[in-house]
Amino acid sequence: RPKDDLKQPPGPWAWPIIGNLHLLGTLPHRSLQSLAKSYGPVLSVRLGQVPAVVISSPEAAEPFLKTHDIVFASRPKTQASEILSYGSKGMAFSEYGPYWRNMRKLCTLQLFSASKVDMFGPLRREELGQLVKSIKESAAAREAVDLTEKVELLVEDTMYKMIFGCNRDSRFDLKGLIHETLELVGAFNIADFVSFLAPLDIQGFTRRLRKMSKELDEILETIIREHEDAQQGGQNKGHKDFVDILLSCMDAYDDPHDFVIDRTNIKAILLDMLGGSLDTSAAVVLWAFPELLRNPRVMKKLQHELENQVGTSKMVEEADLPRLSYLDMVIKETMRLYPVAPFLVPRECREDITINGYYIKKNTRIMVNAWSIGRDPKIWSHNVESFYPERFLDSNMDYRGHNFQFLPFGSGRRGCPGIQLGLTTVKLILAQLVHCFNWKLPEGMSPDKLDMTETFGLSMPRANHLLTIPSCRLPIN
Ligand code: HEM
Repeated sequence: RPKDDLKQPPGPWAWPIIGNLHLLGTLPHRSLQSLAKSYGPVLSVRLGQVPAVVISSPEAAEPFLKTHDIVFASRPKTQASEILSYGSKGMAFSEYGPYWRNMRKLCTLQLFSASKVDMFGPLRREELGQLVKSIKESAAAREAVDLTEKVELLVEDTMYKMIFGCNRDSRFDLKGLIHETLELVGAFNIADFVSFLAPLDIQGFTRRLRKMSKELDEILETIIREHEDAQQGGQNKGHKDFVDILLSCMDAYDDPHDFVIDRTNIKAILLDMLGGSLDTSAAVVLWAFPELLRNPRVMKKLQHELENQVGTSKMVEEADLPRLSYLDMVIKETMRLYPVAPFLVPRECREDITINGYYIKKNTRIMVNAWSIGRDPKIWSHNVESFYPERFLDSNMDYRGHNFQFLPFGSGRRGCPGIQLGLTTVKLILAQLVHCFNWKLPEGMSPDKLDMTETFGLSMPRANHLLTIPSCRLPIN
């Protein structure tokens, strides 16, 4: 049969140039959830000239993420990844092939191994200690804390030290730049979908991407140069940060017939690390927190677990985390309702394939609507909108995407390699804040009126800052 006669997944009628782009709105995960209700869990849409399939159920996701994972293990080339990642020279946005495989192997071994995550434990502890100290001062003064600001800065400081080996540099606003980067990488950029409109830069994205890329490149160049100077000067910092590790890989992987890593690769990988670690971990804590304020029962139960398992005479440590099973359920429930990446990171189909009777063309973009799967009453029962961590009690659902109803870190070959680092960071921060302090909302604000709106990008942070008043719980210094 000619390919055009083969059955495509159902979807709305598409306009000639824009296709269905106009249907996405400002919160595409919600718009595409509504469309999937009419057309089904394997939905065809046309984004300008680019065919896309949106997956909205666990049964529909399994063949894409497991059975045929290798066919969908590529990423689409986009203007953002080309401009920001020096022509897709990092890992997160590069196409599937030997280059990505080598890069992923290198990063998994050198940056994400359990021993590397453990190596930076004392650093996380120190940074969190500083935060607790500053919140204690606010508690003594009975003043409200901007928790969004505090948690974002804490994550930035910790990751900054781990990646660059030094204190956050007041010369640069890296957090602001990464925030904007994720917004643009996640945005639907007309230039990616209607190629002849690209030169017009209607949304102004190309201009913003070039400006950001230049600023980020200058920062990374400065930091790498400072590391090279320190190495040449024979300075010994005690332990290696990510830049040192990657610079040493430059010599180790210098085989022209095999896999070479150069300065541009290092910069692109560092950007992946910053993009992967800053907004993601902070967003989970900042979605969990207001849910705890809105659900005092859950807050109390979590504090109770911490009292029982950790006691009141010491702070929570990373070694305590495996025993904190209710904390684990609270984090899972947060990630179900507020997946950090509502569409994961987009995939691209590498060859023509037929799945469950539907023909999917090579280069089709695949978007898994993890947000919609997390809010489907058929999967999670009628109380799907309630924050109810106990739903994970006695379930075998893990974080690695083996169960396709819960995909916080994606799944398969392209699943998140930073999962252990991300989870340790998120659990430690939330546990510490809840263990050390009681929290209430400022005068006149009631928990059920808390603003829970989201913004859309590659990650999905809260739209507004969270202000809360702490009071000390523990009799420790
Ligand atoms: C709570 C924290 C985090 C969450 C929720 C998260 C979530 C995700 C998701 C959903 C994906 C896409 C997976 C897919 O396509 O199947 C991803 C990919 C990725 N993440 Fe994370 N992530 C987190 C933390 C981190 C950290 C700390 C790093 C690095 C320091 C990181 C680095 C990456 C990279 C490099 C990729 C791309 C992998 C590839 O394309 O091969 N992530 N992450």
